[in-house]
Amino acid sequence: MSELLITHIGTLTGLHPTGTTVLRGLSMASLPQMENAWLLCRDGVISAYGSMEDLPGGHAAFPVLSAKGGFVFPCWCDSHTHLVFAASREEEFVMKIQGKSYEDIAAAGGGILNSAAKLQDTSEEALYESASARLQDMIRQGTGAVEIKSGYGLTPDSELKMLRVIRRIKETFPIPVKATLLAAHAYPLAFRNNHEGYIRQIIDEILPAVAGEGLADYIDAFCEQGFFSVGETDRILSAGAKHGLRPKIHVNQLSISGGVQAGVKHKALSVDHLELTDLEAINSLSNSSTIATLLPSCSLYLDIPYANARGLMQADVPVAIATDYNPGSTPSGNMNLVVSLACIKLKMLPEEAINAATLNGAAAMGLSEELGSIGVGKRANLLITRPMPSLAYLPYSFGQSQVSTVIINGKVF
Ligand SMILES: N=CN[C@@H](CCC(=O)O)C(=O)O
Ligand SMILES: [Zn+2]
Repeated sequence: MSELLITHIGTLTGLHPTGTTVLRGLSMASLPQMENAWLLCRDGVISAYGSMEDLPGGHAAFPVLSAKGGFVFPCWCDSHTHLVFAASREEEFVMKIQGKSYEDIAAAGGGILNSAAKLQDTSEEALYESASARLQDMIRQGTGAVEIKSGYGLTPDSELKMLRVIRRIKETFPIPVKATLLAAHAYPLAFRNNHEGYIRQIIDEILPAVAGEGLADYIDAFCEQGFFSVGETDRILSAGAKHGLRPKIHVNQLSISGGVQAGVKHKALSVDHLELTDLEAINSLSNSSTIATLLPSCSLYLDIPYANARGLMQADVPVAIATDYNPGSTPSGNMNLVVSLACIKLKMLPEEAINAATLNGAAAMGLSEELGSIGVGKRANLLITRPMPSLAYLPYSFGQSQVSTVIINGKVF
């Protein structure tokens, strides 16, 4: 039996009532806390917690870690990343500084196709090594569950290669990992003038092979002008459903398309980006169980609009936030920065941003029964901060990490 008793917790945060698996709209402002607390981890889960004034007798028998007055949060749940990639793209960073837009760079053969060309020639081993290093960094920054997409393969072999790397990450890392098939990320050069051919390849070859090996949990498409139309996205999501894959899709990043409504029609677990948040999209989400996943560090890096988080929350939509870690639009996997940006740029309250990054992030990966809040029986993936004067200090101190210790499955990571 493995045990760890965390004592002297200044504030234990995220004590949502048992059975709370997602927070909608304005209820996201509620983040129940307990001052001056202890918490016991046993065999990887939270087995008890309480006030330091009532620390049970016999506690000296457990290995003890003092939180030294810091806050304890459930780990960040990062529900949207592309962290398997072959090479960085800082040359595009410089092009952006010189005035080129994301679309200009993509049209010039950069962007996703650039990453796909590099990934073709990179071995599974090398991809695993570089993605592992990124994920190690993310966990040290407080991330305790992650979703990872394919989408830099764009051929049957390379999409499968990426998903096998993600499977190996699932098998070797101690945190929950979800895999998403994003073959519909861009039209590969070979199909530049034959979109129908690539859609058929996704539906007839890639999807059955991926499903046959059980390599994906979800299906995604980049529903965007110049990428996949709403009609094409609709076909891909229908085909995914035949293989039991629920959608999590990229929509309304660069243009308004009606893709959110298509996602809702297909009962998407989440629709992600929404930098352009139109009223029709908000209305369709407010009557659905689909989560709106917002990616403010993508807006920061590309210098594009920020999603209308307040409008979504006022319409009772559940909002999650995630990094979108990828080499082109968001070369950062730091959820602490995302939480700060959610406050600074999405105008979310600290409580709303933290719920969006924990319980609702877990929900956007189908993991909120085991992660995203503090409760007996939940997985003991926790982060401990330095002593902070208040909860708001965490997002306020942007660009600096307050995370002092990360606990994964009840053990110090
Ligand atoms: N928008 C589409 N996909 C990624 C960017 C991919 C890339 O530029 O490599 C995103 O979520 O931002
Ligand atoms: Zn993305």
